[in-house]
Amino acid sequence: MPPLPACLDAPRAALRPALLGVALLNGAAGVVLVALAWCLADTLNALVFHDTGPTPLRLGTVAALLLARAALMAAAQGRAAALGFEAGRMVRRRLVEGLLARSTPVPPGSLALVGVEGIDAIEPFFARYLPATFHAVLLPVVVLVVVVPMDPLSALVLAGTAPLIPLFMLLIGHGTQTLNAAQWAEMTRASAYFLDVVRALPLVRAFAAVPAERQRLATAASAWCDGTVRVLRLAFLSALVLEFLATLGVALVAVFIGFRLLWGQIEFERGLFVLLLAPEFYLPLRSLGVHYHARLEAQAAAERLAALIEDENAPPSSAPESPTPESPASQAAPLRPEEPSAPRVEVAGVSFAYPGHAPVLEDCSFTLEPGTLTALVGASGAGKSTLLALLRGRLTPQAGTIRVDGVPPGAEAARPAWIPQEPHPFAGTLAEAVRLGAPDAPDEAVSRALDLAHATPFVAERPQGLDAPIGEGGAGLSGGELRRLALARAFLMDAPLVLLDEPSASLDHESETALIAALQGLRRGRTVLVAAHRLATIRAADRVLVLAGGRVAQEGLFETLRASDGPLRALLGAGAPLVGAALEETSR
Ligand SMILES: Nc1ncnc2c1ncn2[C@@H]1O[C@H](COP(=O)(O)OP(=O)(O)OP(=O)(O)O)[C@@H](O)[C@H]1O
Repeated sequence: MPPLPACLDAPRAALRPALLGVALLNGAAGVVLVALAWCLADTLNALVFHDTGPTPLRLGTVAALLLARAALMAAAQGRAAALGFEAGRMVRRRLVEGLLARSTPVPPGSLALVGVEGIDAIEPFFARYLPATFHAVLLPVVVLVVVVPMDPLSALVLAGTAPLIPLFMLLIGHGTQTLNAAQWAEMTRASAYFLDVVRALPLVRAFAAVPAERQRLATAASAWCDGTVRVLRLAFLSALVLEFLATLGVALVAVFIGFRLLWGQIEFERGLFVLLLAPEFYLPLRSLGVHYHARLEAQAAAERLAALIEDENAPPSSAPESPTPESPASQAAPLRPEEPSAPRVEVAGVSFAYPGHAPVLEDCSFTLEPGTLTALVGASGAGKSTLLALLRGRLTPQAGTIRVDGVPPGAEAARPAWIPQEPHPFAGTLAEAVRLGAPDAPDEAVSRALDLAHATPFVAERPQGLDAPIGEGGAGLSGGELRRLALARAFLMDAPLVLLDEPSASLDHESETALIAALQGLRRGRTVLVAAHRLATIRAADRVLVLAGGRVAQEGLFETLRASDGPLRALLGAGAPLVGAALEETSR
């Protein structure tokens, strides 16, 4: 039997006195049971052979013993339930302490699973399994001590068959444990993935990936269902085996007693007494077998819990990013066999106000030329994100028109690829993260997209390559790697218009260089608009649009705009809205 994780040691030690209390109550109930069996055997013996019948004293004693046993059992069960509740409370507190002491964040999906289902699985271990272990030793010993002097042959049958039950329990439990561990792993994966999908619903919609994600969720759910059925099948099978062994033991005792009664080798009263005790002898062993599953469940849950508490689950640190020179592949043939013609985007007289608020955009007009990379610049709150949402068709202007090659932005033909500032990969594999907008893309296309996005080096570092797992919320990938994965998505998706919200925000210089090189590759056959906060991104653009006062206040080449006295210069001077801009300007 594998040892329990150390995180259960403290509650087990603290709750030992309470466990002993439950064991004593169960032991007392066992002694009452023996007395009850004797009284019943005596009463029946008197009724059948002595005509004395059930006297009020005998009936009163049986009733009193029945009541005493019921009261003791109820008290033991009540205390055991309280014990489970207390253990759950202690484990919950230990989890919170462990989480507060951790140096790395915990994936919320795993936390939700362990904090709720995991602790729910640990409570029955204390409330049912541990009391059952005491009971399974105490009651059979009490019964044997009484039966040995009464009927040694029956005692031999009981003692000979009893070990078979724990033996089979362990054999079956061994298989169940592997299944249980696999089931927990499946549940953790499925819940992490589900949480990621819920958090990234806007992204899923933007990439038209709803049917594909629905399919993946359905597959994850059915894998989990299949696993549950496998565990249940084994649990029912083990219950059947234990029932069979216990019934066989009782039947053997009954057969031996029956023949000896016939041959006059045992008195009726003694035989009946032993026969009444025989099922009770096996009962605690059977219930130990049933609750053994509670132990296996608790074992699997506690292992997950220990991983969260002990910081073992920290996402692997990503290798430092190295600048990726323009790789030959990124200059090779285009990703799509038929390069689509990049669209012209025309925004004419657009006004937009959030309900109950002052207008964000007023009579805003500009054109994005096909195949260009345009930087959208503006102070914080100028309306860059609002404009991107209008171009994605997520918001509708109150006045004016937006056309992508003549098509309104909500239409399927104009659906852009969108890369938010915090690209959100789902728990899964690298390939799955890239395939969000193109679920059927072959591996070669995924590799090419990663190459174009300058993501090949960090994929190659992982032994599983494209099948390398991504943890929940992108755990295991750095910010720069996540953004390059998001760019690879855009390369793979057949969207001729790409909208980005500052892709290089909070990246170090090397990651930024690699990302900008990838960004420039993106405009081939596409029109790209990037809401830019960093000077490096603005410099990489063909054209700059400066948003101020609800409209495009300035547009043109970066160097020209910077040289002229206008809003861009004011922004560069202010520094704050353009991260790093002021610093770079002053150092010149
Ligand atoms: N859902 C909303 N409801 C009401 N007002 C909003 C909403 N979203 C944004 N705004 C307001 O609209 C204005 C433009 O916001 P927007 O996010 O488009 O600016 P931004 O240029 O992208 O800013 P930042 O660079 O800080 O992200 C701001 O004044 C903002 O407070």
